[in-house]
Amino acid sequence: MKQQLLDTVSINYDPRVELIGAASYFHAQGWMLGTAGNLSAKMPDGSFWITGSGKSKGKLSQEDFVRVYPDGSIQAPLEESVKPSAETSIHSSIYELFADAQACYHVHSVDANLVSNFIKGDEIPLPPLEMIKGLGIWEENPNCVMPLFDNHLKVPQIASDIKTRFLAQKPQIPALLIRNHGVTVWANSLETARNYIEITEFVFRYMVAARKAGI
Ligand SMILES: CSCCC(=O)C(=O)COP(=O)(O)O
Ligand SMILES: [Zn+2]
Repeated sequence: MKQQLLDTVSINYDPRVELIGAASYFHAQGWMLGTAGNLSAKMPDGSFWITGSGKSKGKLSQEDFVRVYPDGSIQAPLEESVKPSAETSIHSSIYELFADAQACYHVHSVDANLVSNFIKGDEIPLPPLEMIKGLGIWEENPNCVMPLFDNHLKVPQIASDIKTRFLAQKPQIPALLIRNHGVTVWANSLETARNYIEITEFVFRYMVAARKAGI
């Protein structure tokens, strides 16, 4: 009986309403303006729902999502013309790399773009703020870095760079930054992914303000 109930819940699970809420909130913060960014959430069968490409992220509806299956096949609920996000390969790579990931969120902010130019290398040292605990690093004065990747017109190249680097060494934190583009986070729940976006954006805002203040 209990198992039946669990099966029913899992069959009826649909993360799209929560994804719409998150996108609308990120849009209001100025992190998903226009068509920028993409959000996805994994389903019990290993497929994931992801925002359709080119959709206005401040006014999504359930028909603006596409379901992507592990074999690469896709299903758009109503409109055949809805295509999965152009950055789907990044989400697929994240789900392949991190078995526990249930959600992957990507947004564009002014601060993230500024911070991505603070350093020429492939990782950004993060300031030892209390907020870093929110990314799972429970250390005093944490010596934490965020992986930084070059942006490419061909998104599968970014996805391949992420896979190559993270297969060699897993990142300290569940977040990465693409230069002149934006941050991507992943988490074991949609709520946690939303928190990670808020925390990383707080850290970027702090870093921009600190540089301006000469700290
Ligand atoms: C103005 S957004 C440019 C493409 C991008 O970086 C993005 O995050 C949105 O692409 P999508 O295909 O997911 O709409
Ligand atoms: Zn993007």
